Amino acid sequence: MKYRTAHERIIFNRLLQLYLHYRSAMIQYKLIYFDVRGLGEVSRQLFHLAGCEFEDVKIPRNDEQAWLELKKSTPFGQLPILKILDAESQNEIEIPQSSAIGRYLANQFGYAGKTPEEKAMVDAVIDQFKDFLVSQKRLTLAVRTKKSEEEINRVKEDIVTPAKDTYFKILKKLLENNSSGFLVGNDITWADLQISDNLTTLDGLGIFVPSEEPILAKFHEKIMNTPSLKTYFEQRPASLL
Ligand SMILES: N[C@@H](CCC(=O)N[C@@H](CS)C(=O)NCC(=O)O)C(=O)O
Repeated sequence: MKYRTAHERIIFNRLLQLYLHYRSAMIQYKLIYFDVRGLGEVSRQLFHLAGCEFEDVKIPRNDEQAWLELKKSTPFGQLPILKILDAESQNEIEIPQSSAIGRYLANQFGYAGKTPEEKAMVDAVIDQFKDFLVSQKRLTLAVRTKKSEEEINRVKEDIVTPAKDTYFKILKKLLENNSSGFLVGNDITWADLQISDNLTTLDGLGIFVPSEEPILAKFHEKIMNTPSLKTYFEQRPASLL
């Protein structure tokens, strides 16, 4: 777009901002997940980080009937899902899969990385987290189904500890090579939110011991002290997973 005068450019940009503001006010978001942090938490944090209103629908984990009823109408049969309603056109779309939702919101709000290369690295960190999650799930299942302490320790030693060592090594290398204190680039991204949230979970499960991992502990502390998220973190209900 070419402008004849600086004035024209200013007016155009003001009108564009006004239009974008109007459009975003017309969009209503509803995030549906269970009443735990789990795979819905990063999306919740992205809304808070961006200061964007959303409806945070939490299905009680122990209300199996409510979930089975809802399950039938979900796009892929699982949660989380994000509903996006354009109040003007009444057009509604539903996005399934936690990473697709997180990536969409991060792109919408500017937390996906600044360049295509940063975005690719942010995605790589998310993929690495997902790889680790496969091992972590074996442990959370053992904890949730109240397996014996012996069985839980066996899962930790045989599956989670080797996976954790690789995962933590990768994360520490990224942090050591980036003076910003973030995992990628010089601003917070949804990869920082995802990893920090996972460290909270691993702390609760006794897998991440902050005093033994100073680099990760410093990173976790930094994200937990993000000004626009601090109040949210302080007020949200406690949940192990
Ligand atoms: N790959 C999916 C996994 C979703 C998933 O496992 N959701 C679980 C809760 S964490 C669920 O809906 N469980 C209930 C069910 O499968 O009926 C994602 O990342 O969103």
